[in-house]
Amino acid sequence: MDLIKDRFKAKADIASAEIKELLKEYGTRKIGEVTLSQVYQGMRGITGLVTETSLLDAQEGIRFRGHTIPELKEKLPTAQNGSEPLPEGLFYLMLMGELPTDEDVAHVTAILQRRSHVPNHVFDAIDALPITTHPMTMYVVGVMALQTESSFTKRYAEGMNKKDYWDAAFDDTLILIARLPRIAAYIYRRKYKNSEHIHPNGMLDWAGNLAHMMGFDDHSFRELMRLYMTIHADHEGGNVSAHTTHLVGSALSDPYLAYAAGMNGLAGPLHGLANQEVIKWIFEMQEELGTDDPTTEQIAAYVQKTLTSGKVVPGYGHAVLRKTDPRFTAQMEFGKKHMPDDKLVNTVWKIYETVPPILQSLGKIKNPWPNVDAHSGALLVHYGLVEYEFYTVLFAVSRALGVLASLIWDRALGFPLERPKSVTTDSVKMWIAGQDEIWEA
Ligand SMILES: CC(=O)SCCNC(=O)CCNC(=O)[C@H](O)C(C)(C)COP(=O)(O)OP(=O)(O)OC[C@H]1O[C@@H](n2cnc3c(N)ncnc32)[C@H](O)[C@@H]1OP(=O)(O)O
Ligand SMILES: O=C([O-])CC(=O)C(=O)O
Repeated sequence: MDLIKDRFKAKADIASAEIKELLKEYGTRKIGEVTLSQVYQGMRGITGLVTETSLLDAQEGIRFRGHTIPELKEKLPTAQNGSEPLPEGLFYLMLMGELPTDEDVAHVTAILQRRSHVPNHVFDAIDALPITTHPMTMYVVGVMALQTESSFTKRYAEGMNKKDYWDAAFDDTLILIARLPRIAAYIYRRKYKNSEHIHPNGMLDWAGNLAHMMGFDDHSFRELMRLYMTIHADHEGGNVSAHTTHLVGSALSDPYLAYAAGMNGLAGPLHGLANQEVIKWIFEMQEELGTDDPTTEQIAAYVQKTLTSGKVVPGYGHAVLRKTDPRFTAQMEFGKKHMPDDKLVNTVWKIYETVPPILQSLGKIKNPWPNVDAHSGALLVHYGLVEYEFYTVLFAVSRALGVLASLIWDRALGFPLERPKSVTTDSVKMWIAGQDEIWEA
């Protein structure tokens, strides 16, 4: 671990000095204007955060340290007999800013293996919840129970120097990421498999082990988990889960507290929970139509019905993206390779043909194209993972890689408490009337 930590520290020192210079020279340069509408409409289009791990292009989709998803599929190391990228490699890339070698990835896998033991009180906390509890609630409770292990919190209480915040955040992050697959798999087996738990396999990679502990030892399911954990990991800094983790971390809440907060945001249906909503919506459509192979005409009618009842079409639209999500495309490619004749997967593709023109015709939706959540559930169902309430937990395990790599950078770069200004509508009225001093307070 010291090897990767030392390398990180050297990079962070350089980045820190660069930012200081940058701000000295250009700190007063304006980067945009904010309209009143933006303030009322979820701050869309306002640049207000620095997140080093990835950057979203509205047309091209996500780039992790400059690399697109198709590039990652070519450049990141894979498992020995596999072809999908290993998420440990993406974590290394996001953290260090450079592509890992096979050796670097093996090193990260070994670090995570060594730290993967979950203390019993975490399982006890999960077991104390009724079995009907949503898996995301169980997951966040598990993460919160694990917070007892935070070295950031312990060291802060002992008077840790500011200069060491990054070091404690680094230690917490590696332990947390190492243990999340076990917590997720425990929840899955508790809720859906009669608490028949499966021990980790010390020979497997991080995502392969998650698949194994959940009870899926099929080679191509492990490959799916590697791809899934890679593509869901990060989506720059403004999305609800990343922003929340960053915000809560800015109060020097430790990585456990900050990540748990972020995952409560991921559990919302307009964000990560959309993956469960998509498959639920398709199952309900199949039931109503009495077929598991609906025509595009039948799908179009069902979409209209969804819109007429004042609901969103889950898996479609995006706050920033304006084209088909490359994470959707990566999953479509996986489907074409591994299950081209699967009826549900084919239905997802038919929905892709049908929905965008309908949403476009409404005239108000800025992006009629599918996002990542439109596809993921159908691939999981193919392998027998039909319990869709669990899907967002998988998303959460993956998202830890991005939001926690970012949190280490936040502490290494000494980012301050986040605290934007808010206003009341009365104060807006006063500002319109020309009495705007109140905003300069
Ligand atoms: C991992 C992720 O988080 S990806 C996103 C996952 N979420 C979903 O798939 C849920 C469905 N999609 C949506 O609700 C939205 O597209 C969001 C939340 C993702 C983005 O929201 P916004 O940035 O506000 O989108 P946009 O500016 O295009 O919205 C304009 C209008 O179109 C509506 N709209 C947007 N997407 C959809 C949709 N899929 N179905 C129906 N209506 C939609 C909005 O609700 C809004 O309606 P309103 O003016 O009556 O309030
Ligand atoms: O970027 C967003 O707002 C939502 C999203 O797709 C993600 O977080 O993966």
